[in-house]
Amino acid sequence: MTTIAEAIGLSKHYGSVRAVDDVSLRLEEGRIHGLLGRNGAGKSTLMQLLTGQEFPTAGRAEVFGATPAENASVLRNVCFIKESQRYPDDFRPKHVFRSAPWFFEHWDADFAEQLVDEFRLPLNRPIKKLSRGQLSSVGVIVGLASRAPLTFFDEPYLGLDAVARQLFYDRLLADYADHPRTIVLSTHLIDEVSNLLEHVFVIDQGRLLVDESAETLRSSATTLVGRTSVIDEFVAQREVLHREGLGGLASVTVAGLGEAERRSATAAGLELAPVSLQQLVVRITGTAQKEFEVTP
Ligand SMILES: Nc1ncnc2c1ncn2[C@@H]1O[C@H](COP(=O)(O)OP(=O)(O)OP(=O)(O)O)[C@@H](O)[C@H]1O
Repeated sequence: MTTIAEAIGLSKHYGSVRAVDDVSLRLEEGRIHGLLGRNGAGKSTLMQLLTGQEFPTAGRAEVFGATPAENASVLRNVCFIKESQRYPDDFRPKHVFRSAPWFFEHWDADFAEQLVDEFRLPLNRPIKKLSRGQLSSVGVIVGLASRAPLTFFDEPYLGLDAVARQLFYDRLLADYADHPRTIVLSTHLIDEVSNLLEHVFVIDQGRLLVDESAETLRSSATTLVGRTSVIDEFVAQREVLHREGLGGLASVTVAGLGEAERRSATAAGLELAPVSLQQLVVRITGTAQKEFEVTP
């Protein structure tokens, strides 16, 4: 694995707010990373630090082996798509796409044209007149067609309808397969993107809580469904993460379950269901919140 970018003890404080608090992580080449967390967790700030748009309070960011801030040779290989992207007042989408090759040496104009058709984006309409979803699709198209070796998507879907979001996920996955690159995707729609993600970071109150392959994270918990008495017996010695009862039936989520235990659960008549990434993230950040509340 080649590390493309790295946060080393990275912190960004705004007054008393620790937006990013001593975060160390690595972005590996040719991977799709998910950056997940609640509102205000510090995701955007972390991406701004890694793309040189903010200076750290402490620690450092290293991208392609150098400090990203004011470093043209690094930033030429980085594309950062954010929901609140601003464009010059008189710009229309066609101006954005015409100027893109100046910033991105791998820009694929044919791919951009195909995406404009698929997203039904009016090329000649002033940017100021675009709907929220159309504005988001401008960013998504730039992010995809730039084929930057390191691409950040910071909640790029605001206003995009379900069809357009699916189109984004499909094109991202297909183009990534043909042109592998390093991608960081920050989103609240965790279940929608969960199949895209290969590595997951969960951040909460500026701290990095999870740095794990998506597969490991998914297999870290299992939901068991069955008769309450059978469930109770099976989970007696286990850590129960979540429990719901329904008449004589119960559904419990337990941490980790080996192959042999899975077989014995099935033999006991229990049904096994995978836990969604979204459920796990909700649980992880919920637990962190409780720990935070009891810490003096
Ligand atoms: N320029 C700033 N001045 C003061 N506080 C800031 C500034 N930028 C961010 N913050 C604060 O830092 C924290 C992290 O913000 P950030 O935008 O990184 O969160 P986020 O995880 O991207 O949130 P969301 O999912 O809601 O977009 C928040 O508490 C936010 O209010």
